[in-house]
Amino acid sequence: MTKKIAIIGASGYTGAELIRLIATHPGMEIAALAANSKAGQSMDSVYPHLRHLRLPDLVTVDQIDFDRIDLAFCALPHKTSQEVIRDLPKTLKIVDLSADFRLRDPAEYEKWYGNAHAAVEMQREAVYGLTEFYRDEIRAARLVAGTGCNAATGQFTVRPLIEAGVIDLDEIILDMKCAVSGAGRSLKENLLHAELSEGYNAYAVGGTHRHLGEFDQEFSRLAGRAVKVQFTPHLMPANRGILCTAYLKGEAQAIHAALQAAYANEPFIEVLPFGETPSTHHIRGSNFVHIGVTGDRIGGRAIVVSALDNLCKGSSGQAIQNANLMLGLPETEGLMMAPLFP
Ligand SMILES: NC(=O)C1=CN([C@@H]2O[C@H](COP(=O)(O)OP(=O)(O)OC[C@H]3O[C@@H](n4cnc5c(N)ncnc54)[C@H](OP(=O)(O)O)[C@@H]3O)[C@@H](O)[C@H]2O)C=CC1
Ligand SMILES: CC(=O)N[C@@H](CCC(=O)OP(=O)(O)O)C(=O)O
Repeated sequence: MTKKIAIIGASGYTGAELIRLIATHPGMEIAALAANSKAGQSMDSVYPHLRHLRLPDLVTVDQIDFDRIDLAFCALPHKTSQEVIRDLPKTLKIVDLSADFRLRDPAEYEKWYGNAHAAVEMQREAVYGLTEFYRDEIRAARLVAGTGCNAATGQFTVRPLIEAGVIDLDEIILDMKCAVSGAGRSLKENLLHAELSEGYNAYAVGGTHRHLGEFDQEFSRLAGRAVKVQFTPHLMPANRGILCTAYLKGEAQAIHAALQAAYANEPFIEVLPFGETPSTHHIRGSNFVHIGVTGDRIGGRAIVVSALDNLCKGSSGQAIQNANLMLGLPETEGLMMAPLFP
């Protein structure tokens, strides 16, 4: 029996990516699609590229019969998500793609997002959705919080190195490049073609990006002491992809060995041969992460570059990987497609 899936926020970019992935997933079937301003419209009119799937029309959340649903993906903006999830049936399995349930401490949430949380109990119940590091908890969870796409990329790069003790915890620099679809489908001036193409800029400079809340929480937990990284995101004039260049203090060969050991049995994570560097071209449209390590002319320093697709492994692919575990399906089901190239 295939599992019946609802997608709340189906008219957004991550919603469309969930539909694309579920379309060829043998264990899942789309039962309901919800939106806000586009409720009442056909999916063909919102996303003509999905026409052949004969999808149900978009409805409002309250029109969904959740008794028929095995799992709901919630792909709504921050803050809206907690208000919607709070009112869903308490037995429903949910994978939330927003930031609302990522931070365990309500005070940390308020510090980074500027408002008091509307569902603190559920915030405590939620499991952090970085699959490779929270597999057992995710399998048993009812509510899983998908990670930020920058936060996922940075963690795939650094977590095994903290665990192996091969880097200086006070000298971690994450230089992140995030594609424009990371900002969602809503209209914003800085995302207009004329203001985005042929240019390149940093944003949230000076340690102000809210994904630092995730880095602080996860790295400090892992290290058993406060770890603060330097992290600056850049708006990359491309549709999909994240590239993280990490500047680290440690022996490059030891760093490479630690990453190889940590990810040896991970189906989605490829550690490249020493000295090779990844490209967003090589993971586009896939659930794979590529990680490459090189040394530096300054001894005792290393550069680790990682790439993933923000709409796939950075959000919707990760969400399906987690849902597979929550539903008792094989973890990689529906996710082994090769990247799109060129
Ligand atoms: N884009 C990315 O790479 C990543 C995104 N995320 C997170 O995933 C979530 C979805 O992102 P994304 O798909 O890019 O966002 P989009 O802006 O593309 O889509 C947002 C969706 O939420 C719906 N929506 C907006 N306001 C409301 C409301 N008040 N009530 C109900 N529904 C509402 C929209 O419906 P309608 O169109 O009808 O208005 C639309 O379906 C966000 O929290 C985002 O931060 C996480 C990781 C990566
Ligand atoms: C280009 C761009 O704006 N990127 C987004 C990344 C979005 C993401 O990772 O998701 P969440 O919004 O769910 O945290 C940003 O930096 O905020």
